Amino acid sequence: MKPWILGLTGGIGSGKSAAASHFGSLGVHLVDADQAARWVVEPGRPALTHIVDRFGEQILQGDGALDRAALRTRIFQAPEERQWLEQLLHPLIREEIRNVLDEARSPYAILVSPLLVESAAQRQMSQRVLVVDVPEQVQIERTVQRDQVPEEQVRAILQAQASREERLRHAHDVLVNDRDLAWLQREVERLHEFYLSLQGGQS
Ligand SMILES: CC(C)(COP(=O)(O)OP(=O)(O)OC[C@H]1O[C@@H](n2cnc3c(N)ncnc32)[C@H](O)[C@@H]1O)[C@@H](O)C(=O)NCCC(=O)NCCS
Ligand SMILES: Nc1ncnc2c1ncn2[C@@H]1O[C@H](COP(=O)(O)OP(=O)(O)OP(=O)(O)O)[C@@H](O)[C@H]1O
Repeated sequence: MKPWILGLTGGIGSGKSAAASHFGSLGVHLVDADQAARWVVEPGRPALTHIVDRFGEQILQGDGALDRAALRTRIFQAPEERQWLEQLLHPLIREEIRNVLDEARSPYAILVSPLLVESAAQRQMSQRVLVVDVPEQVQIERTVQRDQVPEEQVRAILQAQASREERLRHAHDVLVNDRDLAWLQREVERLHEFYLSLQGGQS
C-alpha cells in the first residue's frame, strides 16, 4: 500500500533536518526538498545552463559545479532574481520529490521542505503538516553558527519565507525545538508512535 505523506516544515535553521534525520533512523522514508534542489542543478542538467545564462560563468566554481553561496547571496539581495530561480527550479524539484515518494514503502513517508506553506503545489502533496517551531532569534543564532554567514543574510532569508504565525496556521502538529537535541529526538519518537496509529494521516 502507498504510504500517506507527512509534510515536515519550518523556517531556516528551525531544525527540520535534525528532526528528519531522527525520523529516518526510525525507518521512515524521507525526501528533502533542499536535496532535490541540489540534484536538479548538477553539472549536465539543463537548469544549470539556464542559471549560467542569467548570472554568468562566475556563478560556477572552478570544477563546473554551482557556487551555491554566490547564488544565495544574489537571490536574497534581489527578490526578482529569487522569483526567476524559483520558477525555473520548483517544477523540477517537485518532479524529483514525486519520483522519490513513489518508491517509499514505510507506513508513512516524509516530505521535508522549507517552503511547504509557501507552495500550494507542495502542500497538496502531503496529507498532514508538522511544523518545527522556534523563536526567530534561535533560528538566526543556529543558522549563523551552522553556516558561518552574516546575520543580515539570515534575516533576508527569513523575510523571503512565511512568517511563524502563517506557518503555524497550516500545522496539524507542532514540534517546539527550543530545547536540546535529546529533547527533539524524544519528541520525534512520540510523534512517530502517533503517526503509526493514523490511517491516511487522519486521527
Ligand atoms: C540559493 C541556493 C542555491 C542556496 O544553496 P545552499 O546550499 O546555500 O542552501 P540550501 O539549498 O541548503 O537551503 C538552505 C535554506 O535556505 C532557505 N531557502 C532556500 N531557497 C529558498 C527560497 N527560494 N525562499 C526562501 N528560503 C529559501 C531554506 O530555509 C533552506 O532550507 C538554494 O537554496 C536554491 O537553489 N534555492 C532555490 C530553490 C528553492 O526554492 N529551494 C527551497 C526548497 S523547494
Ligand atoms: N534542539 C537543538 N539544540 C541545539 N542545536 C540544534 C537543535 N536543533 C537543531 N540544532 C542545530 O541547529 C542548526 C539548524 O538545524 P537544521 O540544520 O536541522 O535546521 P533546518 O531547519 O534543516 O535548516 P535549513 O532550513 O537551513 O535547511 C544545525 O546546526 C542543528 O544541528
